[in-house]
Amino acid sequence: MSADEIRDRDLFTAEGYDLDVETGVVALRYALTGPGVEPLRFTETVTLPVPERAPGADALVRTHRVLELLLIAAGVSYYKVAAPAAIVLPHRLGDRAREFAAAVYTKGMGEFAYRNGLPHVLTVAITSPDGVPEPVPAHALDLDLRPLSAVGGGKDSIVTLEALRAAGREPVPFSVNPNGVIKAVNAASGLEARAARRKIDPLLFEVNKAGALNGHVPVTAVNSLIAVATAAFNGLGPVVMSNERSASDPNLVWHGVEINHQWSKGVEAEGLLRDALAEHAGLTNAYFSLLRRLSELHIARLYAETDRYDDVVTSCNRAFLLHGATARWCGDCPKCRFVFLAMAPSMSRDRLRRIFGTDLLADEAQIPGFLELLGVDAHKPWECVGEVEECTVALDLLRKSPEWQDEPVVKALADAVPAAAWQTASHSSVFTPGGPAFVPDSYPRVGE
Ligand SMILES: CC(=O)N[C@H]1[C@@H](OP(=O)(O)OP(=O)(O)OC[C@H]2O[C@@H](n3ccc(=O)[nH]c3=O)[C@H](O)[C@@H]2O)O[C@H](CO)[C@@H](O)[C@@H]1O[C@H](C)C(=O)N[C@@H](C)C(=O)N[C@@H](CCC(=O)O)C(=O)O
Ligand SMILES: Nc1ncnc2c1ncn2[C@@H]1O[C@H](COP(=O)(O)OP(=O)(O)OP(=O)(O)O)[C@@H](O)[C@H]1O
Repeated sequence: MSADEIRDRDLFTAEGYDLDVETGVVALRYALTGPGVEPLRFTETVTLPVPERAPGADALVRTHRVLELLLIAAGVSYYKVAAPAAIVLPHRLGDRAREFAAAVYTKGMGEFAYRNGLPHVLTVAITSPDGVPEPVPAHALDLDLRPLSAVGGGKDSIVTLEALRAAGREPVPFSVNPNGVIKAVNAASGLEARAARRKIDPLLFEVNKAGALNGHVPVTAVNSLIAVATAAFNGLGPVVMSNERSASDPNLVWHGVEINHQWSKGVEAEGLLRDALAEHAGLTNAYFSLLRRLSELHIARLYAETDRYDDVVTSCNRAFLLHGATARWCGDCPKCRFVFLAMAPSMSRDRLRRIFGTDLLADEAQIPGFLELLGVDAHKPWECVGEVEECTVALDLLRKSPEWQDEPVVKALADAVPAAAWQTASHSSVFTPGGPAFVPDSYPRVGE
C-alpha cells in the first residue's frame, strides 16, 4: 500500500474493547475507513496486573468505565496514521468525558498537527452516541489505600517515590512496559513493583514503513489511564504522577492554539482527566501529580538529596524507544543536555559525570544544543525539557560556582545569554513552588 492509499481514509472509529477478567487482557479495537477502500483495523493489547482476589462488582464497573476512557486515549496512535477529520466513539459520554476526548485529539495531537501541517486536526469532529451514560455512584477513593506511583525511570518519579515513602504512604511502583532502566530503578527502591503490558498493533509499524502519517502522541494520557485502570481493578489507592510545573508551558502558538509537546503531562490535562474520571467512573481523587507546583530545577535539587539511584536513573527518551533503545543516557539530545544542566548546580561535578557517564559541559559540540535550551536560538525543543528561565537560572549558578566558572563551555554559554535574561534569572522563583495542583490535603507538600 502506498502512502497516499493509506491516507485515503476519512473516518476513524474506536470500535470497542474486551476485558478478560481472569487474565487482565484488554483488547482495544480501532478502524480507519473510507469509501471504496479496505478498512485498516488495529487492535492494541493492554495486560493489566490481576488482583489476588477477584474484583467485586463495584470495582469491575469502575474498571470498565476507566477502560472506556482508555479506549479513547489509546486511539491516538492509530488515528494519526491517516488523521481524518472525523472520529466516532462507541460509548455514551457526559460533558466532562467529551471534553477530555476532544482535548486529547486536538491539544494532545497539537505537535503532530503542527509538524505535519494538518490544522484540521485542531478542530477534529468527534461524535459519540446520544444520551448520557448510566451514572456510576460517586466513590471518594480511600486515600489511605496504597498509592500507585508511576515510574518512568527518570529523576522525577524517583523524587515522588521517595517522598511518598518518607510520608509513610508505602507506594507501589507502577510502570507500563518496564524496560531495563525502570526495572533497575524499581530494584534500587527495594519496593515490590507492579507492571502492565501494552502491545501496539504490529500493523502500525508496517504502515509506518509504508509512509503513514506519524508523529508525537500524548503518551502520558495513555499510561495514566492504564495506571488508573490497574488501581481500580486491583483495589489500590490513587495514581500519583510526577508531572512538573513547566510541563504546562507551550512550545509555540499555531492557528491560535497553544502547541505543547508535553500537553498530557500539563495541569490542564490533569484536571480534564480527573473530571472525566469523576463523571464517567465515579472516581474522585483517583489521579494527581505530586510534583505539580515544582520546577524541574527544584526537582533536580530534591533528587540530589539521595544518591541511592545514581547508577540507574535515566531520563533520556532514547532509552525508551520500542526498537533500538540506548542502555542509559545517550549524551547527545535535548533531554540529556537539559537534565545535565538542571542537576549540575545541585551536586558535585564528579557525581554528575558518574550519573551520565560523560561531561556534557566539557564538550564544545554541545554548545548549540545548550543555546537552544537557553532560548538563544529557535523555540523550545520538542522534548520534555524545562523553561528557558530554569536553564538560565542553572547557568547563572554555574557561572558563579568555583567548580564550573572556568569551564570554556560554561563561559561561552554565559557570553551568549542576553543581559536581560540574567535580570530575569535574578528575580526568578524557580525554587519557590507555585501554580495550581490537585494534591489531596493528606498527602505531603513536596519541596514546600
Ligand atoms: C521513545 C520516543 O521518544 N519515541 C517517540 C519517537 O518514536 P520512534 O519512532 O523514534 O520510536 P518508538 O518509540 O520505538 O516508536 C515506534 C513507533 O511506534 C508508534 N508509537 C509508539 C508509542 C506510542 O505510544 N504510540 C505510537 O504510535 C509511533 O508511530 C512510533 O514511530 O517518535 C514518535 C513520533 O514522533 C513518538 O510518537 C514517540 O514517542 C513515544 C510515544 C513516547 O513514548 N514518547 C515519550 C518518551 C515522550 O515523548 N514523552 C513525553 C510526554 C509528553 C506527553 O504529553 O505525554 C515527554 O517526555 O515529554
Ligand atoms: N512507562 C511508564 N509507565 C508508567 N508511568 C510512566 C512511564 N513513563 C513515564 N511515566 C510517568 O509519566 C510521567 C511523565 O514521564 P517523564 O518521562 O517525564 O518522567 P520521569 O521519567 O519520572 O522523569 P524525567 O523527567 O526525569 O524523565 C511521570 O509521572 C512518569 O512517572
